[in-house]
Amino acid sequence: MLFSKKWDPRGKHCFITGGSSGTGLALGILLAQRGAHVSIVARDKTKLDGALKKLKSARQDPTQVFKAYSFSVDSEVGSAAALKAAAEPHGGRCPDALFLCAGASRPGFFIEHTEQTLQEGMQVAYGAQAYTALAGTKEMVKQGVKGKIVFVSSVLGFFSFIGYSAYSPGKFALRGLAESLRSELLVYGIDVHIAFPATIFTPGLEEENKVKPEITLKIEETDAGKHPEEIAAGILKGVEKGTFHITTDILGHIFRASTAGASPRQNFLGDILLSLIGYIGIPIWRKTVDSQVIAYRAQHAEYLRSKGVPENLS
Ligand SMILES: NC(=O)C1=CN([C@@H]2O[C@H](COP(=O)(O)OP(=O)(O)OC[C@H]3O[C@@H](n4cnc5c(N)ncnc54)[C@H](OP(=O)(O)O)[C@@H]3O)[C@@H](O)[C@H]2O)C=CC1
Ligand SMILES: CCCCCCCCCCCCCCCC(=O)[C@@H](N)CO
Repeated sequence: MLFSKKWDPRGKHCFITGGSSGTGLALGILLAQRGAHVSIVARDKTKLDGALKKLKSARQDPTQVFKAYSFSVDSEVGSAAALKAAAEPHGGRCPDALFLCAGASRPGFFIEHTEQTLQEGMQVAYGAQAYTALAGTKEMVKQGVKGKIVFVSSVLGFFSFIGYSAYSPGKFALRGLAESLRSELLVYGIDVHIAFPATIFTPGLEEENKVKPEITLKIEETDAGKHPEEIAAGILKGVEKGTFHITTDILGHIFRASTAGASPRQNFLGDILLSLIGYIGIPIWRKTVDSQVIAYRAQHAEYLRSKGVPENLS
């Protein structure tokens, strides 16, 4: 490990779902600056066009290929079609690295969810990355490409709290998938990584904040947040070094070390220190949050009355 060579994106084909906005776009620009060929995938064509211009202005070398594709990746069929389209300008060869950034969060209270909105939450948090990993792995194995698969979970894939019942389960599920694949894809020499960022200032965050319960926003106040460029740099650094659980801020580092389970650790002594901080700090934090939630009961009762809930629950 000590002398192993770092992964270098130069000349590699990087395929980024959710590459038209936020973290995915920042990763695309960074990879373009690092000399990679970049294919971005998302649904909205206008946003894709704008993003493609940004990739092109980050060009380092005239041979770099930048492309944008409109597909929904929340099915295996959609993901396979996106991968096939992206492979075409590269002689049909599947991408070397899949950065799975597609995802979204619609926070809200559990009793206001329906079976359908819970399924949609799973689909966008888990399905939109799992099915691309599935289609991508099949293609890599078929073609004998020893590629990389990078999932983007969230610190909410390590822990959760009020408001995230439709989102956290999918982000936890990604952790389970990544852990299973890290082991299984060793058979093919395919590397698996998963990132757990905390708050990122992106268009997606602005959207979710429009429907985020006040109490959820209040609990999140302790997290200062980061810009997508910083998160993208953290993710790429982790991928270059071969890190499995990539965390990009102190909150992530603490929860990573505290919940490592069977996943590979990074820095033996550093992780012991981080676990110790978590062992003491996390229960204190949780008690504070529990008190906040209990203190919020009266306001919540008022909120429910104003909405005609629980009488009018669908
Ligand atoms: N922002 C935050 O605070 C945090 C975000 N995350 C995670 O990071 C990832 C990126 O989020 P963020 O940086 O905020 O980016 P944005 O929310 O700004 O962008 C999301 C991107 O995903 C695309 N996308 C969503 N659904 C699909 C789909 N079904 N098929 C194809 N593309 C899709 C969107 O394009 P379009 O809608 O046009 O398809 C867009 O390009 C997400 O997985 C998110 O859950 C994790 C922690 C914190
Ligand atoms: C010693 C232990 C201290 C613990 C402090 C905990 C602070 C809580 C901050 C909550 C951050 C939530 C980020 C959500 C990111 C996300 O995924 C959403 N934006 C959805 O996209």
